[in-house]
Amino acid sequence: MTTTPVIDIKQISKIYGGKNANQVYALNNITFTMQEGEFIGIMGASGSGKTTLLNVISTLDNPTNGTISIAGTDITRMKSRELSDFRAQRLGFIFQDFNLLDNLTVYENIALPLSLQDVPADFIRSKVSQVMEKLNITVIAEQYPSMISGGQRQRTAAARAIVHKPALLLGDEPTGSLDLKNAVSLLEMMKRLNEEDRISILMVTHDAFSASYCKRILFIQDGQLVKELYRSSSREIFYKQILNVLGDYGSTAAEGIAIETNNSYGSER
Ligand SMILES: Nc1ncnc2c1ncn2[C@@H]1O[C@H](COP(=O)(O)OP(=O)(O)OP(=O)(O)O)[C@@H](O)[C@H]1O
Repeated sequence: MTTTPVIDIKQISKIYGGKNANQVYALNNITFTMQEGEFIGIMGASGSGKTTLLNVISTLDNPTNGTISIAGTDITRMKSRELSDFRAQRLGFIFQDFNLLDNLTVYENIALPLSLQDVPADFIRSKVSQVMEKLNITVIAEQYPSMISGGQRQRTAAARAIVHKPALLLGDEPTGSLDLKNAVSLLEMMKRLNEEDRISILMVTHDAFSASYCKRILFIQDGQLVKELYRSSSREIFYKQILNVLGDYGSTAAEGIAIETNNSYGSER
């Protein structure tokens, strides 16, 4: 029995600049599939196309050529109203800078994706309570984002991203604003969501330590997929393999990672 992939991308390109201007191939003929329950990292140097790839998958931007299906729906054929409904109902996002609404409490922030849909209040209460318990933030339910720590803010953002049970959770440098302790806690939580709840996760990261929590890494260079790496043993070994690939491709990401190696990121847990 074959199951529908969560992401099915065929030959997508994204070209910036008009016919006569200098054209930039931000994405150049990318094809890949992601199966349900995968945890994939996208890595590459600055300017390699990571954000562009995430933007076209998350329906925020259109590819110039090619098709993208998310959970069986071809999003390249959708109109903008359909796309915003699709985004709200089927996708969850965790950003580097949390993107919480300051004038809403933790509870209200998490409830937002369900409040925007036509969902009964009782259902919202029960779903928000469940997810707050899972992410260990029930005690801060009535606090505002300015009153809680960075780690708690990111857990609140993660709760908001999964409360509506999205088909796909997308992360854009989700650990980028966190210290090591909070980064580990978020990554462990994402691992649990992936392994226990089978949430499919795709995250962009420049950080080999964060990437080592994934099951597969796609490396992108000049808009093309140049390498993929599957995790086959411990996280520590996977971390070293990721560093080697980054070194091979002379990525600026590898320069950043060298600092992390000195900080013994790789030996954490
Ligand atoms: N709106 C735009 N107009 C023209 N060129 C763009 C635009 N957005 C991105 N680009 C170009 O497309 C390429 C890929 O950019 P992108 O932001 O996807 O890279 P990235 O890997 O996410 O980089 P970073 O890690 O620095 O965020 C770069 O050459 C960039 O300059």
